[in-house]
Amino acid sequence: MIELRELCAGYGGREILHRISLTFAPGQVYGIIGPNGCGKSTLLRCITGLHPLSSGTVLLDGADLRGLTPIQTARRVAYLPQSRNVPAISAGRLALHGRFAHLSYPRRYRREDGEITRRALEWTGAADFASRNMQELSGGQRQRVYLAMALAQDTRTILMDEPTTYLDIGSRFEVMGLARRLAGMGKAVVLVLHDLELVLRYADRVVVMNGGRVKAEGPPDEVYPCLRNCFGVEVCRIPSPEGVFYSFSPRHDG
Ligand SMILES: Nc1ncnc2c1ncn2[C@@H]1O[C@H](COP(=O)(O)OP(=O)(O)OP(=O)(O)O)[C@@H](O)[C@H]1O
Repeated sequence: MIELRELCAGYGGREILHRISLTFAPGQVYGIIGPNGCGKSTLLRCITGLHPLSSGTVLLDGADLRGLTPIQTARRVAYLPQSRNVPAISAGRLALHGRFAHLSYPRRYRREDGEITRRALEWTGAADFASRNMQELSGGQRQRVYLAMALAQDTRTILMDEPTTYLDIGSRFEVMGLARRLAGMGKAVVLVLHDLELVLRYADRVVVMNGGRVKAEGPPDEVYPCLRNCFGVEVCRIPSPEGVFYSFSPRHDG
């Protein structure tokens, strides 16, 4: 569970995030959307303690982020950043790194860390290529390994910054399906995404940001009207027997 209260942050004295108050509750998938540069990645970095707040509060499972060490933070929240260097190690070894926050001195991996990681790799469908080098894997395969690493970290909240970028449509659906299953396990899953159709289809709740502020927060059905102004596009809601779909087109008055 994550609670943000009046969070403000910026760069070099320029405020980028303005009084953000949000809750990310267990068992839910949250999609954070908003135009380029509106502050989505900065927000995730603030939540994980990688970027300082200028004011406000972040509570991770009830504990104030300011009083937590990086290891204590990593036991509460897993974070998959937007750009990742692909290390020249095996997929299994990378996923094992998710256990790092749970090691006590002298920080050697124990049998149970291997076991937890193995289960995480199986769960994300990455076990078959666990022995292969990360640099040899496709984007979709790598994403499964990163998800396994996040799962092995065994946190109540998982934050992912654009996890579907560069993935083909089938792999996108698979990653979103995995996010839904993580929520089904009782985790809070927070995704920053540019693919609005995917967000509206898979997220339980959508956070719409613009200019460093939260413009709307709620179920897709409630927030979709505000996307017109936020992104300058027409939004069409299409009910069907398979569920509700949304399609986007250029503004009629544009
Ligand atoms: N290291 C930095 N130093 C100064 N300004 C920065 C830095 N990183 C980001 N910014 C600025 O902060 C604002 C928010 O950036 P951020 O990356 O959080 O936005 P975003 O919504 O994630 O964007 P995108 O959708 O393009 O990934 C932008 O104006 C950006 O130029």
